[in-house]
Amino acid sequence: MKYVSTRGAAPVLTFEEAMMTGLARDGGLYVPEVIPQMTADQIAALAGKTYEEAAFDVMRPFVGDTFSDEEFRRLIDAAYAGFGHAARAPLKQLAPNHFLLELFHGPTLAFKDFAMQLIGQMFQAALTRSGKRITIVGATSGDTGSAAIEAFKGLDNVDVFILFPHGRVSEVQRRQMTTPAEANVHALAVDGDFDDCQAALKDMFNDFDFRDEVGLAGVNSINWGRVLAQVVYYFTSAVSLGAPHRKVSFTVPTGNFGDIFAGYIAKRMGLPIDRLVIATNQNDILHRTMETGAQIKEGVTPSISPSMDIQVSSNFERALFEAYGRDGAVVAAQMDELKDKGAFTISQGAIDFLRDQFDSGRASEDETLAQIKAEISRSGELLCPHSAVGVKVADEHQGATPMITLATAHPAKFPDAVEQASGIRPALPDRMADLFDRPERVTRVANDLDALETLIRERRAK
Ligand SMILES: Cc1ncc(COP(=O)(O)O)c(C=O)c1O
Ligand SMILES: N[C@@H](CCOP(=O)(O)O)C(=O)O
Repeated sequence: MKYVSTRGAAPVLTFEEAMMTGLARDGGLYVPEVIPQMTADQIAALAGKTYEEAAFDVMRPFVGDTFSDEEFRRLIDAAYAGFGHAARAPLKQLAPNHFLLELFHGPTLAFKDFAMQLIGQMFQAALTRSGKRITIVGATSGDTGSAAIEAFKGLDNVDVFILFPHGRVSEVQRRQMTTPAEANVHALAVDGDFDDCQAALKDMFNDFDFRDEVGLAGVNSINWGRVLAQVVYYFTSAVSLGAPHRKVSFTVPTGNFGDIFAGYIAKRMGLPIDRLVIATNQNDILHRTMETGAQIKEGVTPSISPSMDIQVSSNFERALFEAYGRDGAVVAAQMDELKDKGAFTISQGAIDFLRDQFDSGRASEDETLAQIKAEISRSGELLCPHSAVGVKVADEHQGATPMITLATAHPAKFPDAVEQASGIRPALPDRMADLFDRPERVTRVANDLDALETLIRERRAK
């Protein structure tokens, strides 16, 4: 299995190389050269398997010879052993034909744990073999950061630097990132928004001297391994509702487009998905793009679903690559336009392709609050604001096909918004009960590439 860049001008890599490389050297994102297929019989055979067994079957064709079957099974088992639910990703029913896929039973209470726990295992295996030391830099709007810290804290061949937008994550999210005591964890509060953090990260990857000097590695969804691990729960949830004999649809609260792109991959692999619905909050650039065919960047407005406060949606590039028939030069030109002018127009053929694959909708702040409240009466479920955005948009797209909405975070990560909406203040699990008593360790930094690179050079262990 080989991986190619969405901008068409970087070396073709193996799974292990793509995973350890992060951003391609031409600025693009790695994708599989060929998307493996699963037959209807192979999909049907997932029924009754554990999450771990299904994960092995779905992901195995993507990893090539990076891991033996035995090693890959062991890494998957270790990744999900710490989850707080036997099913890992349980389904609940909200309404007769509408289901909620709970993705928040991992150690940091958000869907990021599904991929990050596995990446942590895969990185450790690869680093043990190579004897290398790396510097992971991650950009977060709140959830990727704590998931990465949880997966890599305390490892002696890794430093983890997390850039988060100062004052724009929930207090629980911030404390999850600033309270770990391990010396290899560095939380950096950047004076800017998430887009600034992600742009700085990509600039670091494009600064080859810095990249090579510190052994830069990425665990954002820039990394193909992140997207791959998220493909699995589309299969397990669809099969539990009758796939491949019955089609299902998914609605996905979306920001950086990684999670819904995983759904697109599942569909391309052969899973009978009817509709994939993009759900955005008031930072609705993706919904506007789907409606108008032009992607026009505006400022980010802070919302009660802060993890989706994103305007430059990294993985949309992977979707564009598909929409343009895998023409890397066209994708590179459009991404340059976005960077230089803050906007680009998608060709008619490409937007037709995207509209064929994806529907979209948005939820305002008031609609999100109202959905949290209404859901308690309808099904008794307490939703986090991101999941509420998803459920609201899903209800608007409900057809005859069963709809699965991804519940991407635990409500206790956003207690203020949930309490404002419902009057209920969700409690953190017991193992995190002292989160507000733990001392914080964080460095405030300017949104300045030189300053960030200098700090990382100085702080990382040599
Ligand atoms: C809770 C939550 N929901 C939804 C999203 C959006 O996911 P994606 O960026 O993969 O579109 C994020 C951030 O990624 C998140 O943390
Ligand atoms: N919402 C994310 C933003 C980063 O997304 P990623 O999937 O590319 O890591 C977050 O919570 O940090």
